[in-house]
Amino acid sequence: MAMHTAPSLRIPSSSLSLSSKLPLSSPLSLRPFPRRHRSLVFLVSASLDAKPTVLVAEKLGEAGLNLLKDFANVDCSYNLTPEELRTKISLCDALIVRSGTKVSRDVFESSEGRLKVVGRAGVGIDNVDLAAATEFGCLVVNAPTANTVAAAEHGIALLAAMARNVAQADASVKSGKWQRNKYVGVSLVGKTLAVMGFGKVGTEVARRAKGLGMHVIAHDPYAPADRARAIGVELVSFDEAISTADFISLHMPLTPATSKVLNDETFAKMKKGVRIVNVARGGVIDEDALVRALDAGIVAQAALDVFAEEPPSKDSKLILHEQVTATPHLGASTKEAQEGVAIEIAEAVVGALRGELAATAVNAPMVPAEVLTELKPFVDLAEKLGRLAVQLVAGGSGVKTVKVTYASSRGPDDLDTRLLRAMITKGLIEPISSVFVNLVNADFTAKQRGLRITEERVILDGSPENPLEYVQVKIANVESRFASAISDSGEITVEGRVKDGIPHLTKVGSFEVDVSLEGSIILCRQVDQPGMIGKVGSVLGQENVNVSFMSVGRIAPRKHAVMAIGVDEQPNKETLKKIGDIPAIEEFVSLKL
Ligand SMILES: NC(=O)C1=CN([C@@H]2O[C@H](COP(=O)(O)OP(=O)(O)OC[C@H]3O[C@@H](n4cnc5c(N)ncnc54)[C@H](O)[C@@H]3O)[C@@H](O)[C@H]2O)C=CC1
Ligand SMILES: O=C(O)C(=O)COP(=O)(O)O
Repeated sequence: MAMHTAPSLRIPSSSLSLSSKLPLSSPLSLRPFPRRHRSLVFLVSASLDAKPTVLVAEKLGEAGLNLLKDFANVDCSYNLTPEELRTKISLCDALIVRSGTKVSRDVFESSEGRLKVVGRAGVGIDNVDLAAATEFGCLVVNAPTANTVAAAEHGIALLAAMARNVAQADASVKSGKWQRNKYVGVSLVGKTLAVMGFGKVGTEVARRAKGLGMHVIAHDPYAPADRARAIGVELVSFDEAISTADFISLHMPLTPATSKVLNDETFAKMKKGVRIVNVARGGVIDEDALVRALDAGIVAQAALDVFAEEPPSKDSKLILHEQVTATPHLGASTKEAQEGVAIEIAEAVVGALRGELAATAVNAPMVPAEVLTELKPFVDLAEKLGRLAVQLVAGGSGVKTVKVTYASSRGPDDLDTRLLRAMITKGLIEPISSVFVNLVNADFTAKQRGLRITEERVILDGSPENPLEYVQVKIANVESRFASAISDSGEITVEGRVKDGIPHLTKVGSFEVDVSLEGSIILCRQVDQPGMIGKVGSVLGQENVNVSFMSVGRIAPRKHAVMAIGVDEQPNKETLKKIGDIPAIEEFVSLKL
């Protein structure tokens, strides 16, 4: 059945959007993943052979631990040395950490492919090497919401404590002194607070600071101005924020762009006597420059919860500075936040181990559950078309350029193809390599192998009930083991549809066929004449190969035809030879799905 493709509007989709975000600078050390872990369907293994093992490397709330224990063997081993972590990790399917554990490349290498999920029980994932996780196909999830209020409250606590010298005065009283004149503070009301990073924590700090009567401005190049306006906060430039503020509170993530954003140059632009709060990450401040700014009186005081190195060295000039109030990374440390974070991360890790797509995935697209359910048969179709297409390649310039066409009655914004692209990539790469491909590392792996996948949409008339009518995969600049698979445009072409929930192959080259994509497939080109189905069928029958499906596609009667035969098991060499010996058979190929 030929599809009506009017209006034949072709819309290139934003292909390979994931891979473009991934740093590719480091030398690659992809390791073959052991076979036993290849049952991965979506993100991680959908069917783990035995109970998975979760290593909890930092203290986690009881409720979260109980959730994990219902599903997995839980190994709570705190304060591991990097070497102990590397040793343990090869026995673990998931790892849960907070900010105190460095999950670096060597952790992924040492896991030898077993580690499928890293759960960060908190927000900041700067302690996890995301690029390495992605290369190794390991999903990283975090718990982005449960500690927001705790961090904001700690920011406000530090702000007020700093302004009124609470920590210093407390130490003084405890040492037997009564220095009322020394610890005269400054008021918050009417002062300007610059919130740097107007995300979840920054917004909550801003709300609370307004309640204290402060004038709040914010700098965040990515935050929507209307969200700021809604709570009476003006978004301003970086320079305006730091040069007009009496207090600066930092709430951005540590990224290459935010690393040491407060430095000698930027301190010099601040109002003399400014006060700084940091509950974000120590690395956003050049700590040596802060000491200089404190000594010069540019910065009157600083209240810090986070440090470039944690714990900081005991003789750190910054910590020992009289005008500095320090806490040991306590922002998220309330009972309530820790219970919340533990539940949030346990649910995310268990879901990911079950093969579900995580809502808090950091290094994979987040695909809502309902979209996933709808796309499931198309995901199978996509992988099988990829597998089939690559097995048809005989030589040429290698599998480098692949064009995927999705035909759908839905609008381009109503169809998320990232999952399909990942599975086509999996199908294309796995049969020809020892690399394990999943949704996390598909785009990365494609890019690393120089495989360029371009995507196109064909918008069809008709009901948008079905997400997709057909998917077509074309491999350019290659020769084929089955010449009939080369379409008129010169590419290996396979096309498939989902029928009654089952993926079918519906086109090979220019020939229309119809065979369900299960088990193995034999493709034969023959002179179109009566009795061919019977001849091939009886060879297979004699050799005890069960035929599940058969279909013949021809260009014109009595010319050439392509027969697609679905078989439950792959025929042996002798059987295939007997098929090849049938006089009217011109070429044939046996493909494993
Ligand atoms: N001390 C602690 O225990 C805790 C620390 N944190 C830290 O607080 C920070 C913020 O956390 P959330 O608000 O949950 O994250 P978020 O992702 O909701 O907010 C971060 C905001 O920073 C903005 N941003 C990114 N680059 C920026 C730049 N160059 N300049 C200005 N703004 C920029 C983003 O647009 C975003 O709005 C993170 O670093 C997190 O790790 C969070 C919880 C507890
Ligand atoms: O969530 C964050 O980003 C935090 O910094 C909290 O860190 P923690 O889990 O307390 O080690």
